[in-house]
Amino acid sequence: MENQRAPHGADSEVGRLRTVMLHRPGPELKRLTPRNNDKLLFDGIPWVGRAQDEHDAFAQALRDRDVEVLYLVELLTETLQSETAREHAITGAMSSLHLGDTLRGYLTSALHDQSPEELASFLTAGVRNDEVRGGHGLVTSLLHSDDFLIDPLPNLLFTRDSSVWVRDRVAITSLAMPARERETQLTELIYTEHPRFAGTPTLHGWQREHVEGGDVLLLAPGVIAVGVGERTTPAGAERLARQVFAAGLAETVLAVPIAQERATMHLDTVCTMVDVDKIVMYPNIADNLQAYAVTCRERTGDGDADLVLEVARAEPFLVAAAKAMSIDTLHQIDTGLDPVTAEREQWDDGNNTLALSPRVAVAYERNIETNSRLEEAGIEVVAIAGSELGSGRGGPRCMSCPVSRESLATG
Ligand SMILES: NC(=[NH2+])NCCC[C@H](N)C(=O)O
Repeated sequence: MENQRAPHGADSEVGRLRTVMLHRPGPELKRLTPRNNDKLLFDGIPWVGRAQDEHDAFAQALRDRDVEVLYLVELLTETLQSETAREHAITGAMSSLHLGDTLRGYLTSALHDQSPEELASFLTAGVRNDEVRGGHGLVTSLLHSDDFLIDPLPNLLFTRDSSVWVRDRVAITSLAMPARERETQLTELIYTEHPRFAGTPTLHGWQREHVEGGDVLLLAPGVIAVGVGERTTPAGAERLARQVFAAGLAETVLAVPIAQERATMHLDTVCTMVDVDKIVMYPNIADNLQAYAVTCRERTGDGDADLVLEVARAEPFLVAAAKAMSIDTLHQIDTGLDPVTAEREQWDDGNNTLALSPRVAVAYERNIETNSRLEEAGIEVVAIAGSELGSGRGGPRCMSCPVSRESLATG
């Protein structure tokens, strides 16, 4: 079995997808209320059962195309069989400064008594003040009954953001929004402690400058675009560039400024690759999208801080991308039809496609105009329902972390 597995890693967004990590929506979504949904980064209150059905259909569409589907919570539960992993997971969740020593002491020992399944569930769905049976004192008395002692993680659904593979390494990202910070403690635990990933070299880490996976686009082997906006900071983009250069994983990183607002929170909300030289893109910003090409001029030592970076002047994104990818043209396929339809379909993740191989991409069925544009351009669209899934503002690409894709690199 072990030997038949496709090697982990990815050098593009379109090489044939072999293995993907998803998160099936679970009890953490039941924590959303009209009072906390903004803070928890959801635009509505999803109907959980229907969201699960939609997600199961998404996973099935992938399996039907021979993609191995891994589930984050299953990997986490398996990881938590190990005592070291349990220790790390509990210490991480208990590091919150909201707890106080009385409650922290009680919760720490209560969590140690749980089975791996139960522990995984507390770590993802959280714990509310009125759910604890002990540790009562000043903190439990003064917090509201519905305050969370361990925050729920409804955005685990968007596995693209909490880790990203670059060739044979996995970058543990550093998420910018407080509601998502703890997610990467869990992905880090999986990648460092789960036997399946033993020995995988990692990049970055949750304590470092902010970088979210939704901003990282593997345009071609050796060429990575990094959106810089609401989530990934300029310093995060620089840190990632240094690391991929130091490890010889890329030659060019394109830093792409995007508006710091919810509609364009990640680069993958405005564009995704659907073929080796085709990108579906939001036309309302396409003309203004710029890129700074970053390369490594010199190494003065082995560490990523020892690199001297060269930053080119900003150029139109499509021009800079084609140059770095050594192709004549990166063809743009527009979202929507007219500016208003495009705006509606961009909001509903029309650009957020997940390529299964060159010219085959999963997309939300509701984005009718964008999907017909894709088809006209020769892209086969695997359409999935997303009425409930979409309430977290994420599409097929956000909801998937490719763990293994066939390489596009030649030689
Ligand atoms: N790669 C993406 N576009 N992810 C979408 C993440 C959506 C999530 N609710 C957030 O605000 O963080």
